[in-house]
Amino acid sequence: MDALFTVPDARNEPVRSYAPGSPERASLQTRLAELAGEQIQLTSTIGGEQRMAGGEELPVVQPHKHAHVLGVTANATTADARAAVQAAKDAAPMWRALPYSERAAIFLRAADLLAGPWRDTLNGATMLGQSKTVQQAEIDAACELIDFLRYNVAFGSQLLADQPKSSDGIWNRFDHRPLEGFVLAITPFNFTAIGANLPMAPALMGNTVVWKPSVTQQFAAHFTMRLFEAAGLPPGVINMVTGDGLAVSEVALADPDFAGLHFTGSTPTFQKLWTTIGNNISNYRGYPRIVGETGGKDFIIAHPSANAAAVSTAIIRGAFEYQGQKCSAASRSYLPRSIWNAIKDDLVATTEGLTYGDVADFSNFGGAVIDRRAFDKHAAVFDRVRGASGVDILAGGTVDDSVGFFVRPTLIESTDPTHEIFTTEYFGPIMGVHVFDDADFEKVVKQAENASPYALTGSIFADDRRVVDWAASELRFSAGNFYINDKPTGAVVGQQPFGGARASGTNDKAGSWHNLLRWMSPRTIKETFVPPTDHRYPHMG
Ligand SMILES: NC(=O)c1ccc[n+]([C@@H]2O[C@H](COP(=O)([O-])OP(=O)(O)OC[C@H]3O[C@@H](n4cnc5c(N)ncnc54)[C@H](O)[C@@H]3O)[C@@H](O)[C@H]2O)c1
Ligand SMILES: N[C@@H](CCC=O)C(=O)O
Repeated sequence: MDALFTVPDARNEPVRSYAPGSPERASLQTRLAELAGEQIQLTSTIGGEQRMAGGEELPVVQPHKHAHVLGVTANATTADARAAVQAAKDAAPMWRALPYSERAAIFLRAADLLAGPWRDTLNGATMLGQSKTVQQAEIDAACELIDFLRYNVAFGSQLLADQPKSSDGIWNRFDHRPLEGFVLAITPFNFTAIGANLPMAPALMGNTVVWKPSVTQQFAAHFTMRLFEAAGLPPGVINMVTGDGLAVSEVALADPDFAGLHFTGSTPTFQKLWTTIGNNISNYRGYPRIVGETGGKDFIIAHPSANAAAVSTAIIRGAFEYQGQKCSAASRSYLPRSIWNAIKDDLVATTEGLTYGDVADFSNFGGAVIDRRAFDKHAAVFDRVRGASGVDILAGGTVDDSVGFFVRPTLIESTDPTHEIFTTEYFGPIMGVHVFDDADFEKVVKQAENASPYALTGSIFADDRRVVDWAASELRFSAGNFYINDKPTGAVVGQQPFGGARASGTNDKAGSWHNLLRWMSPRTIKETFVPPTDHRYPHMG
């Protein structure tokens, strides 16, 4: 076909309520029972072929019911990793030759399949495998992923339309090439949408990919791969390898054709991978693109002019939804004494009343933390801070792993704003609270500005407009996503492009054109219609 196609306008997928008696609730409950009722093999997919990786077998369990094994996966060996890299290289000429409109059609089709017949499967797998409530699964595995698919297609199309100027007698063009080589996508446990977006964004722009999901997200990742196949993704374009990733990074980052890393996860892992890439730099054909979105220590700061009830609700939702396991989750709050006096009793009581349990019971507010490692880390935090001077556990502070990896939503107050509860990312339902005299607002904002190494998300609550203006300016580099009178979580694709700087990442804004740009390597073409035939210039006489 020969035409300049326009792609459909992107729109955000409406969030379904799953209210009692709704048809979507009944349908999801049926699928949840089916998914929980079978144990499946969580294979790698290399060159379109599903096969168990050759390394150690790993059970994938329900975090809120850890005796329940959903499936078994395995660590990829170096042989598996080499096969995945080779499959990506083999598929590259076919994939990059396919017009953008054809590649886009596959991902638009995936969006519509997910909005329709695949919705229950991805939502259900995310609930069971990652311990998300129905609300948290719906905004992630259905809506955010559908939005990534549709908005990336629209943004990619805008980028391709960008062409240079041409003066008389010549025609200048951009050939928006993919990178020369393959992209390695390494994804975290906490968002099914991020798991899918990281391989999909480079693939849309014509790259082929090796994708290494997190073991604890492998259940939903397995179905994501099936969704891409159902939408018509050719074999070898995205090659999913399972397990801890050690062999994958060892092989892929040493390969001369390694062209880019698309990573989301913790800061230490990203820094380790970046160091390996640096050490290998002279072995590569080109300079690999490195995109990484990493940790956070996200803040809520209130001014005495703030609406106290709004601050309290933002703390509950921002810190305790999905058990605090969003990179954007609020984990430190700075509250003037006047606001604190107004909200303290209710905030503590509400926190104590939040129900964490089996996510298949739709009445629960939350589930469990992701695994034993996270559970032990949180238990150790409580052991460390309990009884420390100037530190008070106001709510929660307890754990229970008898059935699932449960950590109670916790409020910890400290008089010392340099205490580890204000600087360290725990990635769980723990909120540090620092209460200050109303008159010290500016001093506290200046301290909070760089109290932690991260700069991902943060909120200011104030009704005084001069304060909003001052704080937004003072905190300009403390958060890549900054909120005024709202919680710092829940960024929506196309509306609040997401990412942070400092130790929080390269700030390439997932789901926006900024990110897609990193997976392109434009070639400039100049064509002269009537080339000169005499080398002499007029000044030569
Ligand atoms: N900024 C963002 O947009 C964003 C979004 C989601 C999560 N996060 C961050 O992610 C972290 C939580 O996710 P996590 O616990 O899955 O992170 P993690 O760093 O433990 O793991 C991330 C991925 O890296 C893999 N990995 C680890 N070491 C590896 C190695 N040597 N070689 C290859 N792969 C390796 C893991 O298996 C996993 O797939 C938090 O720090 C959170 O803030 C950030
Ligand atoms: N869209 C998400 C980003 C999550 C990162 O883990 C949010 O803003 O809550």
